[in-house]
Amino acid sequence: MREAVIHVHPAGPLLALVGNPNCGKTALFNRLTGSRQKVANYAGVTVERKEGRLKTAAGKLLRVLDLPGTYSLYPRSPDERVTVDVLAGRAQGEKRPDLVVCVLDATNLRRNLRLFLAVQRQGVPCVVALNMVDLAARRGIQIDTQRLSELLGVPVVSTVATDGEGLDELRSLLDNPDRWQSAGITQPEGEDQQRIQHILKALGLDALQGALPSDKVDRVLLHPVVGPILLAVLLFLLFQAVFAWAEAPMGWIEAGTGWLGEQAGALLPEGHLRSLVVDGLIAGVGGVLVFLPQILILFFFILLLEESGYLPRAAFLLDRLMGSVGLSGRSFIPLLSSFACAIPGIMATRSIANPRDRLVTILIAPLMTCSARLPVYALLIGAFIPNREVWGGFELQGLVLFVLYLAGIVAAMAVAWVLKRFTNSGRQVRPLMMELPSYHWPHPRNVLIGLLQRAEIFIKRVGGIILTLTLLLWLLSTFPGPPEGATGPAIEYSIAGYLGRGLAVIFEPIGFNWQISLSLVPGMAAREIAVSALGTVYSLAATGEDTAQALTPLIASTWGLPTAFSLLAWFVFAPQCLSTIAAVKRETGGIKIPALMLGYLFVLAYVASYLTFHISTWLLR
Ligand SMILES: Nc1nc2c(ncn2[C@@H]2O[C@H](COP(=O)(O)OP(=O)(O)OP(=O)(O)O)[C@@H](O)[C@H]2O)c(=O)[nH]1
Ligand SMILES: [Mg+2]
Repeated sequence: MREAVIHVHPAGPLLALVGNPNCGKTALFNRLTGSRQKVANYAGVTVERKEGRLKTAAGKLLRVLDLPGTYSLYPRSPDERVTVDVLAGRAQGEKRPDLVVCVLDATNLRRNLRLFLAVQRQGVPCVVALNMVDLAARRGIQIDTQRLSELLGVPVVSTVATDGEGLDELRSLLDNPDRWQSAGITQPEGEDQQRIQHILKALGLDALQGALPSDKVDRVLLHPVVGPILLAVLLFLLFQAVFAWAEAPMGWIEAGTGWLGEQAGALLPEGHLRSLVVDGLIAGVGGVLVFLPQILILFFFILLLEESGYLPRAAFLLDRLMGSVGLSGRSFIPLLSSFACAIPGIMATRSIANPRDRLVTILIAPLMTCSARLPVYALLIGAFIPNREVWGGFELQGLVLFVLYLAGIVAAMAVAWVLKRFTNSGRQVRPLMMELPSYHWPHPRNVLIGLLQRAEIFIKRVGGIILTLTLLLWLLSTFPGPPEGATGPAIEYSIAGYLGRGLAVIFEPIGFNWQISLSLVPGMAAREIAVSALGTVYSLAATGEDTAQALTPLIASTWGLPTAFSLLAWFVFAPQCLSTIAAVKRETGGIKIPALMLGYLFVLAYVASYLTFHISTWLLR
């Protein structure tokens, strides 16, 4: 694994946030530096160091590092190693921090203090941010910060990172180095247990806590029979919502782009400029933009799952199932993140301690249905699957989408099972040790920010790479112009036309025509581009007045059902994403694993599409 590049500032004080996983370091970091790093209610959200800048009360500038959470200074996984290396001053391109803000979760002082004592022994000046005091108070835990500060020998500030409480005090503390310069009271490692007991006793916190509200909820959600059923229902409803709720807003966007196309068509004189705007920009790029509502609905659900604290529970429920294919519940969160995008999913594998499990998880992550596949699926479903209800109220379209997601998951599990046979030597079965955070009501503000960020990412993609490649495709599809006396549409004589027909030789056996084959090429950069490429190609290929027609009815009338099914199968498996391959190369530090991934996914995609095409052709005879 290569380290992320960090700029070296030999001058200027460096502050590091250190603490157990899920104690609120990133929430604090975001507040202190004005950043928007990802915060969520499970352990292992932050997997690499992130840098920001902070202004103290007196206006001094400090560099701040947000670090992955760790339970001890004996790292077990790549993400924990990052934190331990920074603390020891071993991190590449980074000096040893001048000050550590040790973030302690006030609801779990006993465990959090272990790490604090270990950090203190490192001899770096240290202050304590006693975070989540709001949650602690709700559970009847009152901590005397003054007393805690005396017991630990370092300043203690109580904070609520989510609403900014205590941050002013923390900032002004940073202006008074004399208050934290001494390293505090340290003692040999073996005596931590007794010292923690002593501290808790002095604070009146040594009594065992009773059952928490979360435990009551878990009695249902983690029930061996009810739990998995609820999980399945939850995921099923998610896909229903993606279609049912998105219908209206998608209609508005479609109407908007359609209107725009008509206006532009009427205003601009016949010629290349009109074709560029109408066929390239509006038919191509507008065709992808229409899927924004569906993407946001999907992320709305993912954000709720992340923020509520349900995710590690789902990992726990699926541990047995994952065990049967040679993985553990540990792999669940990276795989679930891959539903958004395989790249953060692959990064999240850094929290997996076992190298063999980590590698297998990386190899199967691209089979999880990322959000870039959603436009492709939705386009084909919209065109070929009737919008009707089945079995009392379920929408058929949502059901098909659910099946497609399921196909990716089943394939991933099958691949993991096959890999188990080859990599068994590296496999150690350990019980799943995973922290179950207490449930939170998702903060509406956090969910809103998360959704806005997603919308921004998507729109930037549409305005950036999707726009660029669509325009490039328009160029290739327009030039050279048709020869004198040509009868077919101009695109058939263009570079793209020749390219498409050349590629069609490879893809004909799986039922793709030349337009589809062509759209797969720019689709390598980002899957959604396949949709905009089809929009542009079909729009250019249309002759006469029907150019402004939407893509959905167009492909519905020109492709057979087997072709549509085959293309769906292709997108379930094919490695249509160069950035994922690049991320795998970065994480595994070589080209062997990315090459293996590229190869096996292409073979799988081709075989699956071939079978789908021929079986459905035979069935629909
Ligand atoms: N109620 C309450 N929730 C908090 C507080 N601080 C953080 N949270 C929530 O706790 C969860 C974890 O916060 P993060 O900032 O992601 O935790 P982290 O320490 O960075 O976690 P890792 O990156 O996994 O090590 C999130 O759901 C936050 O919204 C707090 O003071 N009070
Ligand atoms: Mg974090």
